[in-house]
Amino acid sequence: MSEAVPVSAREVVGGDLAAALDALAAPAAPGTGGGLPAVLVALDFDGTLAPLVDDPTTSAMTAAARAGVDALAALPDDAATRLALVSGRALADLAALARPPAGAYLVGSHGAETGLVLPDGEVEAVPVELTPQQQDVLDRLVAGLEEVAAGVEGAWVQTKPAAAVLHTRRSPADAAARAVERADAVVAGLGLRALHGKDVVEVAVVEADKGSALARLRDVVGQELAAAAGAPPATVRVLYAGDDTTDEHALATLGPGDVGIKVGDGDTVARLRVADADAVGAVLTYLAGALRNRA
Ligand SMILES: O=P(O)(O)OC[C@H]1O[C@H](O[C@H]2O[C@H](CO)[C@@H](O)[C@H](O)[C@H]2O)[C@H](O)[C@@H](O)[C@@H]1O
Repeated sequence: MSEAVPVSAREVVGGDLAAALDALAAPAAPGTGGGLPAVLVALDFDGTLAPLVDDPTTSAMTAAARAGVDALAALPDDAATRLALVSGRALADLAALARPPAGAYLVGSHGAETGLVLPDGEVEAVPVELTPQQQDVLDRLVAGLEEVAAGVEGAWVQTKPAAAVLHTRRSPADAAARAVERADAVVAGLGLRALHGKDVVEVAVVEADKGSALARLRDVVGQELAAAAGAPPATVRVLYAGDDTTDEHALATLGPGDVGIKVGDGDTVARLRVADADAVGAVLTYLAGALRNRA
């Protein structure tokens, strides 16, 4: 492995994980005719780069996660690597809290919003636009969830451009369970679909999930690098890391050349697992070292 990989990253990243990261960064196998495969590093934010906290307005990457993200962002162009943050957060919220590096793709609201961080740090965003009917459904959804939250200790409702979220992290367990049941009834009454995340019931009025978002992102990266190289679209290998049930949609799209990492406990389709945001940071730093040496 590269001399550029810091010792701490080597210590956290061992065995199967190191082998998977080395393979992700490796050139195409001899005789396959391909050039250097592109690598898309797509990362969830809350619970993956930023530890979960009671107040979502205070979320921040750990120092190790930030170092890993910055190491990837500093790779030279010929490392053919792109970084993306793929979050359930509203895009503006994600950009403000994650402070993503220039060149990063942003996916907000589980895919309903997309953006790109420009060299000056501004975000070029494709905002979500609701029809009058969708706005009406969203208004009724927010009202319904507010009514549920009003009767439950610690519960509150977060609104986003195309979704509303019932938060129960601060509620006693039995009250939270009743609130989730009542929220599900509100959602069913409106003909919508709930995503059940960590202490959240999240409901969008547009179709969006991280699996479809990641598939689109893979295509966009392939096209972008092909245009830059004046060559046919490159093969794009993906590393995806996430902690929540909503990340399983993205992990489920991965193929044999990709790397899926579950962060923390819980069922997953991912082959690999790390403990927390600091470990994710070590993975990213290790991977950046491997990618720096492929260019
Ligand atoms: O896709 P993500 O980046 O993981 O965003 C998913 C949701 O994250 C936020 O909620 C979660 O983090 C909060 C802060 O740590 C925590 O209080 C909450 O219990 C978690 O579910 C965010 O508030 C949601 O809007 C996102 O959809």
